[in-house]
Amino acid sequence: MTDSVIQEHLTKWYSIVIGALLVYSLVTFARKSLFNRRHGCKEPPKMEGGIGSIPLLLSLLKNKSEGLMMDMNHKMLNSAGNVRNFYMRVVGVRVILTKEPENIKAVLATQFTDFALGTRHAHFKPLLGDGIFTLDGEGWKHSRAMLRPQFAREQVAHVKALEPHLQILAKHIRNGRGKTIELQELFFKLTVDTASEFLFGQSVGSLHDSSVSDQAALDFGTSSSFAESFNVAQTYLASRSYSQMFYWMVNNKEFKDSCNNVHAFAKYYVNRALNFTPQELEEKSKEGYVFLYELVKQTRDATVLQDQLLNILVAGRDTTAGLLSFIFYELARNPEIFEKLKKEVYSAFGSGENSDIESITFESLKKCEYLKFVINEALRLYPSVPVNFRVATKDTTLPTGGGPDGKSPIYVGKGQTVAYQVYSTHRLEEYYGKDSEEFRPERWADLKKLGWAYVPFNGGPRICLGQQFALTEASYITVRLLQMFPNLVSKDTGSYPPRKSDKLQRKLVLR
Ligand code: HEM
Repeated sequence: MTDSVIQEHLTKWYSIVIGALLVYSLVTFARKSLFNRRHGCKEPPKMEGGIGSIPLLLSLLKNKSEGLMMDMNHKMLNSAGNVRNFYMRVVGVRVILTKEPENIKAVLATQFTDFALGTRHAHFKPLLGDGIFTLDGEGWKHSRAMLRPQFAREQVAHVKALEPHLQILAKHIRNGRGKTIELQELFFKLTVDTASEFLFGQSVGSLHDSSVSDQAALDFGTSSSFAESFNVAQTYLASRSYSQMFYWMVNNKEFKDSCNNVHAFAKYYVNRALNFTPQELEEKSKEGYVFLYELVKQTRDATVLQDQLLNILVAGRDTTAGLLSFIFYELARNPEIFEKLKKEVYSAFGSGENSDIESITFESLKKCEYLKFVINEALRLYPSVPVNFRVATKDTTLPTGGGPDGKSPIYVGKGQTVAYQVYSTHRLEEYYGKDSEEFRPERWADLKKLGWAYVPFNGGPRICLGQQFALTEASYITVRLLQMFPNLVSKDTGSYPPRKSDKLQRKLVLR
């Protein structure tokens, strides 16, 4: 080739693009090598997923649709003996998968500012706007400072508000006497009813239907239209999340209509609260704690109020319903655990006609040790958020898991994802013993110093704000159901461990 021909090719667009890519790759490689040397980083084992990891992704999706995804992920993380960290390349992008408590601690706490939520805001924005669950940085800090005081103990301690909802739930169960009852469905209705009342001051009353002949008296629209739209919108959010960078393609009319319905409901109650006089607000507050009424004392911005309330509804609803479902699933499979729990509940609060409902309080529930063990165990084996993600905001490291001995730090490049799988962390034999896959609440009597090996509510600055609210609700509902219904038989015909589905992004529920 003559000089002039070479020169002609060098000035063509494709040569410039190839040259730029080459320079970019070399600079990235050099930067990474330098960083690795400085921090002593070594690679963890690579998880082979076929070309671009596409075969692996396809099999994950298949398993997801069959409710087996978490168990398959868990098997993958267990396949190499003691290895607790892997990396894989998904369409060229490096993703690190970990179940190592030290690495989870780094991502969530000690290196908190090195990581962010990534694309969650874009995925969830059409329904949730800008709120605590979707924002990073200053926006999140501001949201957290504004909302945290509302979750103080006194606010979440009001178990009395749960009783009317429990009574309607009990009616459904009594109506189904002699038949098989799908408890999970009822728990989902219960938690949207209790959460909407706590947040907006009015329950959406989705448990009320003609079968219990107790129609909800809603100011706004019908109960079913809100609950249904909320469910539909959440399903779309999950699909947007799984579609990652192609999330914008999941944006059809049904999704938009559902978001509009949910927003119309929220707007109605937000505007109503904004129109109350200070005296009216004071009067209303005396009737019982309502999140919205307290929040309007801090901000008069209708959009902020709407977005934050919907963020909390999404964070708290499926998670608590999932927990209740797994508690009763395991109680039904384990009659001896059910009997032992009943004994504790009956001796503390009575049973049947002799139930002492007044004595069931935030404080007295905390004293029921075996109940606490049962709930801890359900959240251990079935954490409501079984796998979660963070994206690096700069070149950084995970403290351990690299190299042949798994002890060196791991490099995490800016923009790379760390997926932490609490589902597997909660089954580590080192912490939970050889029977870590079994549902055995008694283990909690002996477990010590779990640290970051037990994180159902996350940890660090973004730790769940609703933890006490959720534990109180799950405890109260469990106690009351045991008092009212002393018999529980599993009619589940599926295999064990149960199949699970991710309803919203990462929320685990029985399938
Ligand atoms: C069993 C029930 C629950 C579990 C297991 C649970 C678990 C979690 C987890 C793991 C996170 C962290 C998510 C992340 O950072 O990516 C979280 C965040 C959050 N949860 Fe919960 N949650 C439960 C119930 C609730 C309830 C009932 C509420 C409110 C009424 C609530 C409010 C929140 C809020 C506001 C956040 C965001 C905190 C922040 O980013 O600063 N959660 N929850």
